Amino acid sequence: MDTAKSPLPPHVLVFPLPIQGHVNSMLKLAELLCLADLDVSFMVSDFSHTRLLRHTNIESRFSKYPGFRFQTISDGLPDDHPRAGEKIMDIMPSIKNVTGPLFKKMMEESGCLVAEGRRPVTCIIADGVLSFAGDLAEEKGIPLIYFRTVSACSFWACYCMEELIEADEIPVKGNGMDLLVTSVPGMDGFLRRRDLPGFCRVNDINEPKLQIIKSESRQTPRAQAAIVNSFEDLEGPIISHIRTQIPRLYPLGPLHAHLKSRLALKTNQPLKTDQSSSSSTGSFWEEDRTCVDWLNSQQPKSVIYVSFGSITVVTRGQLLEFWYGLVNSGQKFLWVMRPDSIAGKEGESQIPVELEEGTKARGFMVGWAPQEEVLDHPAIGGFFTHSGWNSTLESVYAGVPMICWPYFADQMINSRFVGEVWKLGLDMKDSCDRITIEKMVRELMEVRKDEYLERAGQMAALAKKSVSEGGSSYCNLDRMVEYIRSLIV
Ligand SMILES: O=c1ccn([C@@H]2O[C@H](COP(=O)(O)OP(=O)(O)O[C@H]3O[C@H](CO)[C@@H](O)[C@H](O)[C@H]3O)[C@@H](O)[C@H]2O)c(=O)[nH]1
Ligand SMILES: C[C@H]1CC[C@@H]2C(C(=O)O)=CO[C@@H](O)[C@@H]21
Repeated sequence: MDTAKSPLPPHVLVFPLPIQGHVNSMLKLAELLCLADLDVSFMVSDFSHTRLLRHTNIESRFSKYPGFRFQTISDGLPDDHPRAGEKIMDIMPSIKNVTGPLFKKMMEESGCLVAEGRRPVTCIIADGVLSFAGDLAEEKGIPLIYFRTVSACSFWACYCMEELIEADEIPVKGNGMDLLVTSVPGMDGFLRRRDLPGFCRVNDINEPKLQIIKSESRQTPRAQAAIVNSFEDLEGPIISHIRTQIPRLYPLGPLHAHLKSRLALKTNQPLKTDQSSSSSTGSFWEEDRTCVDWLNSQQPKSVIYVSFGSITVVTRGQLLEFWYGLVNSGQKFLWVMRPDSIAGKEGESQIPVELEEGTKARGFMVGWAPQEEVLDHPAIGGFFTHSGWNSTLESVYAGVPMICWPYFADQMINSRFVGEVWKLGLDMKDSCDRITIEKMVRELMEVRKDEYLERAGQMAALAKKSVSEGGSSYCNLDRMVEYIRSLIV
């Protein structure tokens, strides 16, 4: 190639923590960078890559971007590791101790991924919990942008863990869970100890999960810039607090919608919310589309969608509480039950007949759903969610009110914001009994349905505006691409 006539574009290495919730949003970002004509290398674990190849159209989707390449690396865990439930935190030491050195070797041996017609990496966009990528970037003098895939509010609370410890507000102990937290600027008055990210629920401040998240969060400002998958109208006040520590902060979300918006503009098509617009899935499981046929036969806003993401594992006792609560609510429900989501499934006893009958009459179950499409479906009137950040944003964008049952990590604080700050639903944290579930489902789907739908519709409109031409996330992406281009001149 004649580089004098046609200079090579910047080459961005995108490196997520290789689990579903992080790969999803970072793949959307990678595609947005491809649309801006940048070269992109996407680093993913062998394990996740195999899942993506098996269950998605990822290869054909990215074949239209000649500048896109996958790079694979070990996540250091054995293939049969569950990568779910409590065990998910094993990935943190493993990725640091195994993947970190492999990554360094790969970068050194490949001349930072240089190839014909491709520059060596000119910018690294690494997951905000991969400090070893920051070490490598510093050592090689490569500009670094961190992307923390959780909410801005969760990142900010994690950033403030040192202050929380100094003020004795963590470790969060059994009693005192309802005391208000005072050491996270911007959250006083509504954030209780029980709402802090789940990593704070330890007995001893030396527990590894707290220490890892604290140090990973606090090192973020060493990057030249940072990204959050959020938008000004949703988390503006918290974003302003983060900017006091990280001035070059780009809120680009909701990224799934941002990608749809840019693809529609590029092809001059109206923004669609059907299957064709959600074809850019990054699912690690096979999507069961029979649920869409079932939804097609339901009344508008009559179905509550139930899904707890890719990591949550429930006990059989909890499963039965959810099931009774849903059936007893009398509402229609579509429930995602991941094959690996029930603890101790072996030797399971019979399903009570009233649950089987109630499900046959009003329910539908799948192992994994095309979630973006489901949430956008006219039959969906509510979302019973674990409050993972992607699910929360997908629900916000679709204008669907939520019942939140947070399981761990950022979900604890996301659910508080949903219930208390944005008033987009009900927070059910720390309880799991059939009576509460039935009551909350009725509240969301019947008693206060109009009120919640109205608020959710207002926030959805703001989300759409943010990713449309001239919107805040749209402009932030243009600025960030310009910044990445400026790094090579
Ligand atoms: O049947 C399903 C269920 C889920 N999804 C998708 O899977 C993703 C799940 O992501 P998320 O809602 O964020 O939940 P987790 O998989 O639990 O994500 C992890 O990563 C997130 C981003 O960092 C964190 O917010 C969560 O707490 C953490 O558990 C979403 O995009 C969903 O659309 C499907 O496509 N089909
Ligand atoms: C497995 C968890 C470790 C850190 C990640 C996270 C975060 O705050 O970045 C939240 O929950 C999970 O997604 C990840």
